[in-house]
Amino acid sequence: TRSTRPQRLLAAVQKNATRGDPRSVVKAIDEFCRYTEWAMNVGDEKGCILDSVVSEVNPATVLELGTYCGYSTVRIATLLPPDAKLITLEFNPDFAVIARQVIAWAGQEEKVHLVEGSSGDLIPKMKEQFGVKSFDLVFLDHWKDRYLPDAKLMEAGSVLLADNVICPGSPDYLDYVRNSPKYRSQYFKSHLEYTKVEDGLEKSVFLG
Ligand SMILES: Cc1ccc(Cc2cc(O)c(O)c(C(=O)NC/C=C/[C@H]3O[C@@H](n4cnc5c(N)ncnc54)[C@H](O)[C@@H]3O)c2)cc1
Ligand SMILES: [Mg+2]
Repeated sequence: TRSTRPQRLLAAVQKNATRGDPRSVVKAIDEFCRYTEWAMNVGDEKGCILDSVVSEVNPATVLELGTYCGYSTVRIATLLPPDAKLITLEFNPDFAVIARQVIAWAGQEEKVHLVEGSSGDLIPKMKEQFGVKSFDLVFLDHWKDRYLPDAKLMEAGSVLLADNVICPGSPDYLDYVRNSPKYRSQYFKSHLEYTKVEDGLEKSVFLG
């Protein structure tokens, strides 16, 4: 049977990237998505904004919602110090299989804990399962209608960075973080990965 897009993306990484070199993995995925087959990674343009927020927050613990193929997982992990932890949640087992291999090819397994399951089920269990009661940084890039309910599950002090707040968009989430006194929110205008369509990231600092 025909391969899947994530399988073709992984093949491009294994063919064009150097094992253990995370930047070459990021570059191989961006080239594959720009010139061969589009895929819903945060991409190179928004990826630079992600990098700058990660570097500014300098988190000891990061939670990513929606691993997909592990592109943003690798981007974030590469910027973390060796003792930092990135927990990434993915409920599609086929995507998780690919993401684990992309993360391994980039040599980032030590810092990354990919947990299979849905954010709605796993977030409440974070404390008892991983001993992490709050994360320094949360990257939201999963189904857009889950951003708001999951943000409400996590109101325990952290910086939220959400992808796609314009396209596909997450209007209820955006309205909430921009109007709630609990957050100071900031929009980073950019483009939908590998296109000229407007999109952006929303950074929301939880004020307690
Ligand atoms: C109209 C339109 C369509 C598509 C686009 C283009 C476009 C551009 C983008 O950057 C996008 O992020 C998206 C997008 O839809 N992303 C959804 C991403 C899901 C991944 O996360 C996984 N997942 C989804 N819910 C959960 C959950 N609760 N717990 C755990 N994992 C979850 C899934 O298993 C996938 O691995 C789309 C633009 C405009
Ligand atoms: Mg996205």
